[in-house]
Amino acid sequence: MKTVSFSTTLSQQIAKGNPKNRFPSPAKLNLFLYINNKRPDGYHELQTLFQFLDYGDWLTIDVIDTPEIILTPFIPNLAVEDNLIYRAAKLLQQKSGVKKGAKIHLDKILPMGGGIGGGSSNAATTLIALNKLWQTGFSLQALSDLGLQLGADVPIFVHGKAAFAEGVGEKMTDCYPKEKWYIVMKPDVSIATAKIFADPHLPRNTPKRVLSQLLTEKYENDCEKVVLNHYPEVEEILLWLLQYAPTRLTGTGACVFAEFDSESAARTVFQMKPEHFEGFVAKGANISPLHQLLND
Ligand SMILES: C[C@@](CO)(OP(=O)(O)O)[C@H](O)COP(=O)(O)OP(=O)(O)OC[C@H]1O[C@@H](n2ccc(N)nc2=O)[C@H](O)[C@@H]1O
Ligand SMILES: Nc1ncnc2c1ncn2[C@@H]1O[C@H](COP(=O)(O)OP(=O)(O)O)[C@@H](O)[C@H]1O
Repeated sequence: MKTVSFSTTLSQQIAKGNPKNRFPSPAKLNLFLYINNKRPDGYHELQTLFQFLDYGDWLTIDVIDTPEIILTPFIPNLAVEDNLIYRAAKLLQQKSGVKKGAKIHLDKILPMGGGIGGGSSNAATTLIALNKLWQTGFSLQALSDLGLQLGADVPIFVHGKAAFAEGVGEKMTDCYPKEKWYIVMKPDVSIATAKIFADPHLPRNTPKRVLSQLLTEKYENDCEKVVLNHYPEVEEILLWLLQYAPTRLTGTGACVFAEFDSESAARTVFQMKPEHFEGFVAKGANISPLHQLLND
């Protein structure tokens, strides 16, 4: 992953003037994540607090009169048919019966398999943008239901507001955590969500608590111990950041984030990082930059 300078925050780019066919696709953090149960279908029930970051990818979309979905650039080791952007576009095409297609260009900034939801966010941005450009008229709830077929985290990005999520992530309650500044670091490993959920040592029975209680207790992530046991690269970065600020894993990793009350405090620590640590500084956002853009 490239370390990107702060002029690339989504809101700064939008403020500079944004073409009508260019849509942001922000990252998310799981500010806490608890696993309450394993369902008979193998999925795990969670309680998690999602917040967006003012940082992410961009999708540029041109509608075409033929039904193809043409996606560029090619991402190594990811077949176009498996790309969540392609799958989201095809799903909306199929459910709406629209005869048009699209050329979609992805400017990928977010690391993949990092627990910051890049793929899910790309899928949600595709659904929302094409629903607008194709004039297919689906409600946000209908797009969220479609999104859930693509991945458990797509609905939060369609929803576009920071939220406490339960179930596999589809039951959402709006929430307004402090919009802190974060250092997000991506260890040089990619972690498959399915692998962490399959680990026999994963805690799976954290008692469910009401949101008011969770917000007052120390925020934790039930996946963290298992991830640290498997990936010393994650532990190295987490321990370094913990010297300066509260730091946790997001999602099932591999990214970790440290929280700060100001941009300058975050940047001061970021500047001291060892050369081989990769990451970025970004502000939390309780409204997704995509929704900020579309509602302006
Ligand atoms: C747990 C979270 C928290 O944000 O992790 P991250 O992916 O962000 O790290 C997500 O909800 C993940 O969502 P997503 O990455 O879309 O997962 P999916 O593709 O739906 O699931 C991948 C696999 O992980 C397992 N899985 C996923 C979610 C869940 N609540 N229980 C599970 O057991 C299942 O084996 C599933 O086949
Ligand atoms: N457009 C996309 N961007 C990123 N990953 C994608 C995309 N489409 C499919 N994927 C697949 O989804 C996996 C998870 O991606 P991502 O959402 O970025 O990570 P995470 O779920 O850990 O936050 C990737 O490893 C990749 O195989």
